[in-house]
Parts: sequence; C-alpha cells; structure tokens
Amino acid sequence: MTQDEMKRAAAEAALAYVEEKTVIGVGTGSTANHFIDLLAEKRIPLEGTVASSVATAERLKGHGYKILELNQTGPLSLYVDGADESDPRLNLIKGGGGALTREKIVAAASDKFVCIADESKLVDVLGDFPLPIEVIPMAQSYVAREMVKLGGNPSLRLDYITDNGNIILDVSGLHIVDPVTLEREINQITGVVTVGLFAARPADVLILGAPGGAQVVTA
Ligand SMILES: O=C(CO)[C@H](O)[C@H](O)COP(=O)(O)O
Repeated sequence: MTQDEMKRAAAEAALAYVEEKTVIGVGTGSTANHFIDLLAEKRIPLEGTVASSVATAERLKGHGYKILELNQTGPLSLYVDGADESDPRLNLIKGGGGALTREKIVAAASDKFVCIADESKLVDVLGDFPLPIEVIPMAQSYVAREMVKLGGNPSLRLDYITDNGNIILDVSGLHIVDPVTLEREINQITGVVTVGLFAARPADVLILGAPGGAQVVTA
C-alpha cells in the first residue's frame, strides 16, 4: 500500500462520522482532498461545508458542495482534517500546507475533530516535522529571534503567502514534550498569528491509514 493509498483509507473511514444533511468543516491537504473526493463519489448530501482554505473551498465547490462562512453557521458538529504529526495524546503539528490559522479556527468551533492521516504521522514526541508558525510579515525577524530563544531553528517558507496575507516560519529542532505549554508560549510572542501546534484543542479521534486497513486512535 502506498502512502497515498493509506491517506485515502483514512479518509474513507472518516465518512462514518459524517451525518447527512449537516454542515461540516473540511480541512486542507492531500488527505483532506481524498475526503472531499470521497464525499462526492459516495454522493453524501450535505447542507453545506466550511472550508479551511481557498484551495479546499474550490475543490468542494467543484464537486457541487455549498460553501458557508463560519460566521453564518454557529458551532459545527464535525471537522475533518489531516495533520503533519500526531502524538499518542492526539496533540498535532499542522500547517505543512500553510492553512493552519483557518484550520485552527474551524477546529476550535467544532464539537468533534476527526484527524485523518497515514500511519507515518504518528510519533512518540512531536517536533521532527518543522513547526509552522504564521507571522505578520513585519514581525518575521523578531519572531525568529524569539523562536531561537525557545531552542528552535526557524526558516522562512520561501515564495509563500498565506490565505491571510502573512508569512510562515518553519521551525525545526524542537523536541516538543509539553505541547500545551509551548503552544501557549508561542501564542504570546507578538506578531505570531497562529502556531501550528494543536494541543489546547487536540483532535478527538485520529484515523490512521495502514496496510491492514484504517485504525482508530483515541487519546
Ligand atoms: O495542516 C495541513 C495543511 O495546512 C495538512 O493537514 C497537513 O499538512 C497534512 O497534509 P497531507 O494530508 O497532505 O499529508
């Protein structure tokens, strides 16, 4: 089974959490794209969707799904999205695709966050994947210096601007044993819009695609 087939297997298993004719939140990335395509292939009717990025909105619209603004919907019952890493407590690193801010907003506004990924994304300790941080452009150097003080090695994501008009710093070298505290510390740095650590609001369910089929992990 390829990594992409494992992503698709995880996405397919997430369909079991979708209730027809509701409004759901939909994440960004190749695993989320499988989920979107499977919703359409299985002809699952939805009242609407809240997209975590422009790219996801375009894909959903292409399949005929209605896009709603989060400000119109109230709380969502379900959010489905991928991740770059998960620890066994379902704390996540997200933002490899750059959509971390809107992803975090939609996750925060959702009752249940189902994370879908291939099995390689489950790690003991977060941090091998460089931690993405969305930053207001004029704060780039200041935030980078603050991240060095926290033990990280930041690098600017080149030729990339987020859907919100900001830059991304990818911070390598972190061994994140206390994700809740580190998320809070990075959130305190002036100029940080969002850190791609999802620990104050982790996933509720992690579905891992694996050669033997999809496995459901709960914290
Ligand atoms: O956080 C994300 C985008 O901002 C994605 O969920 C994350 O990068 C995983 O992507 P993929 O499903 O392509 O492996």
